[in-house]
Amino acid sequence: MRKTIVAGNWKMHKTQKETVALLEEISSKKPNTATEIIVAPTFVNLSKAVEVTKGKGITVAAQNMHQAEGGAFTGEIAASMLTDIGVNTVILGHSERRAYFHETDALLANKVNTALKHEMRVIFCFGEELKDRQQNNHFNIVEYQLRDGLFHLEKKDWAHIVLAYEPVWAIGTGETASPEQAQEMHQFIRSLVEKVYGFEIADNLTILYGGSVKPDNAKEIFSKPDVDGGLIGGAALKADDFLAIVNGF
Ligand SMILES: O=C(CO)COP(=O)(O)O
Repeated sequence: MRKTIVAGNWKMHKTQKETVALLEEISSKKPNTATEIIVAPTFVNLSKAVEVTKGKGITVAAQNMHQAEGGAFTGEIAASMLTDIGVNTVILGHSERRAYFHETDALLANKVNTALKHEMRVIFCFGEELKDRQQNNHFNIVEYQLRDGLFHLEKKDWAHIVLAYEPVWAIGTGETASPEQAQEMHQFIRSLVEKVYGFEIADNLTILYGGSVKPDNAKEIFSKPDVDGGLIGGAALKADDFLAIVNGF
């Protein structure tokens, strides 16, 4: 059975006080579920988040990290700094990082390598822009992103990879991919991985959907056979909404 995950990407939201309050509310209302719950607060609140969620069945992830082991990279965070405070999962390749911070597939391949070297789990994000879909180029774009970001990996590495398909046009726009569009792309993604790495790895791979997932559409999206959970932005900032999405399984 594939692992199901609902992850909240908090982006640049929540002070430390707000982080603690939200995590306490999520912990206290959290259902007993086989679905893994992940939260990704900002860097400055990660230590606190690890402390507050200890023993509560909530995984804390980082939203980004640098590819180098360390050095003169002002303002950046290394993998060893994350694992040192108990953060062993990292989101890489989010479309906001790609768009605003010019992260390329080649750079992301490096970041993935560094994360894996530190035995971290990677939630690797990718997805097409609106113009790609309008030009019917979305399958190609996704294929290139996966090929250039991940297909250099060895078979054993895939145990530490979670994919997150996030069509850029659906992020923060209120417009979500239809469950059929999500399923169509997720199936395509799984078939690509199968072609390169074989059935077992593809079949075991958790593929999340992200982009305007809300309590009222989560259930239908998650009901699709190749959608194994969600990466949630806006709706992850309120405990009740986030947990309603978790209950979508
Ligand atoms: O970017 C996202 C999660 O990483 C999705 O954001 P929204 O859920 O706000 O559309």
